[in-house]
Amino acid sequence: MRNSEAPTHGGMEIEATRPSAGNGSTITLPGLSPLSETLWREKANTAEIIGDVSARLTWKDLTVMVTLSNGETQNVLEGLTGYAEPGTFTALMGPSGSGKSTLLDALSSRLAANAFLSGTILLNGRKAKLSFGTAAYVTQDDNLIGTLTVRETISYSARLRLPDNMPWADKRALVESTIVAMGLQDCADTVIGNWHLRGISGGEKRRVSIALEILMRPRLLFLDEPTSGLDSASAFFVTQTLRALARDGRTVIASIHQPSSEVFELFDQLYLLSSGKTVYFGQASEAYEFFAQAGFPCPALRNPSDHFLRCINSDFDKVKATLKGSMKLRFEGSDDPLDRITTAEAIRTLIDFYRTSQHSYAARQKVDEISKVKGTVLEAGGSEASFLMQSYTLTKRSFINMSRDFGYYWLRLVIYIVVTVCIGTIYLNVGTGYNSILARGSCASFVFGFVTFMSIGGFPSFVEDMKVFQRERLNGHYGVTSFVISNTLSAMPFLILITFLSGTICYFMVRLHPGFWHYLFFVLCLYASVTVVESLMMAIASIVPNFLMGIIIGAGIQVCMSLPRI
Ligand SMILES: Nc1ncnc2c1ncn2[C@@H]1O[C@H](COP(=O)(O)OP(=O)(O)OP(=O)(O)O)[C@@H](O)[C@H]1O
Repeated sequence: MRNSEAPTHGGMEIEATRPSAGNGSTITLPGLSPLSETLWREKANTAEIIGDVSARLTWKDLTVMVTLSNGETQNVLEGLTGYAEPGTFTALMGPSGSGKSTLLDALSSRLAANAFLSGTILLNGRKAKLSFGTAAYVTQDDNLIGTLTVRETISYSARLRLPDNMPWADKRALVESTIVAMGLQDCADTVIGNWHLRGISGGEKRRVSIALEILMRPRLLFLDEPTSGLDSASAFFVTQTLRALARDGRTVIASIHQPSSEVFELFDQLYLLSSGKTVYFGQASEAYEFFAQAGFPCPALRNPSDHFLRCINSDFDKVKATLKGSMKLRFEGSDDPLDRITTAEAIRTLIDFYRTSQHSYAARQKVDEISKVKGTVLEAGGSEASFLMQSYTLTKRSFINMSRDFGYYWLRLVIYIVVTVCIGTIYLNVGTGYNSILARGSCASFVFGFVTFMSIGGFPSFVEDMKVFQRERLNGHYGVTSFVISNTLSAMPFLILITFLSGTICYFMVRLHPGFWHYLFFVLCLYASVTVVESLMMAIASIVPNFLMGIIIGAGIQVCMSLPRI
């Protein structure tokens, strides 16, 4: 029996019932794939039924207020109430700026620092933080490592998160099935692409981002515009896959822009938003009738979702006014009620109609009913791999990325060699006597200063890495420690190569001082200085916004340049 079907007794809170497995064997729910069962059971660390780790999400009177830069406050969401149950696909729809992403951010505990939330969000009847792996979230931006192929991207993700003891053949089978599920077979061996590598298309990137999150079959999945940038066939395919995931006992909530009528038919629940207020929440199939009852029937031959969005997008008022003013639009008598009233009036009517409708009443009742059932909340992150496996996989992935990204170290290596050859030429054979001591000193400072501050060269690539880290960290793929360890280890060979090569060139051209130990000391100091500055810069970059970083580095360079003159 599913938890949601557990009977409620009066106003009392009840624990979700867990049917006993009798002799200790596992009871599984129909419809769950074997993989979901395995992963979920491992997460729950229990041999009991899988159903009690499925996700029932409710939100009640949810309001989000943001503080704007001028100190004023603005309500982005106002008093939203709704729910999402396992096995269902809930679509959030509304015009641009209506608050779809904010609702997803609020539900997944990822609101910006200037946003304040009030209301109640419950997962399985309990308050829970849904970031860091409790729920998976596919954001609007595709933050991927451009130098890896699609297959490599998904494979590394699998190694980072699947249990160490799962055979590699099984992991590979899961990777391949996810590639097929997202229709990525044709581009599986193509690189994602970055500033210097032409890679897969925007729509394919979108599908890779989704593939990375559905890989672990999360019990609760949020997607912000999963179909944006996709053609109608791909959008239908992706929505169909998400619906199939939902049917496997998962809870799927996605914001969708302008779905085609075929895509719309795949939605179970529809949440329509306009200016942060609920216009409709209920069965997607009943929205058509709701609009008709509210006085806005969908005209024949019009896509229902286009009609709903047409009714609740106040931008149409501005468009109409502009077109009327320029005489490009003449309004003749028509049956469409939207030609007689403004969209702002239509929105007000619909919001008021919904507030007093049976749909709103039923939603509130259902939220109260679900909230009373206390189920399991799994606080554990999204990864089941060990710390060692995560660090090893990240180091390997990072090393491959650095070696393939021309901008990370190779470009710097070329510049270092050119510059050290130039410096070497200026100070060529400067001698080892007392009279050349100043020249040798300034040559060494020149090389140290230049090579150290050229660490900034790898900064753009590092910023891209940070975006990937941010996404993976928030989805619980791994922790900060494994990221730091892997970045340090993977950068080491490159730093050794570039500092030893440029140091050696300079040392032997200038003939700074004879002797192996002196040479070793010189290049090791160069290596240490570059490593320290690079690590510091990366650490600062992780916590300080980019513009501040620019100021700090700019000021640092200025000070260093003026040092010889002081
Ligand atoms: N942290 C914030 N600070 C200031 N304004 C915000 C913040 N978060 C959201 N907003 C504002 O709230 C409104 C809703 O934004 P949101 O991104 O949720 O809309 P959306 O429906 O997802 O739009 P789109 O479909 O274009 O992505 C926008 O006007 C946005 O500028």
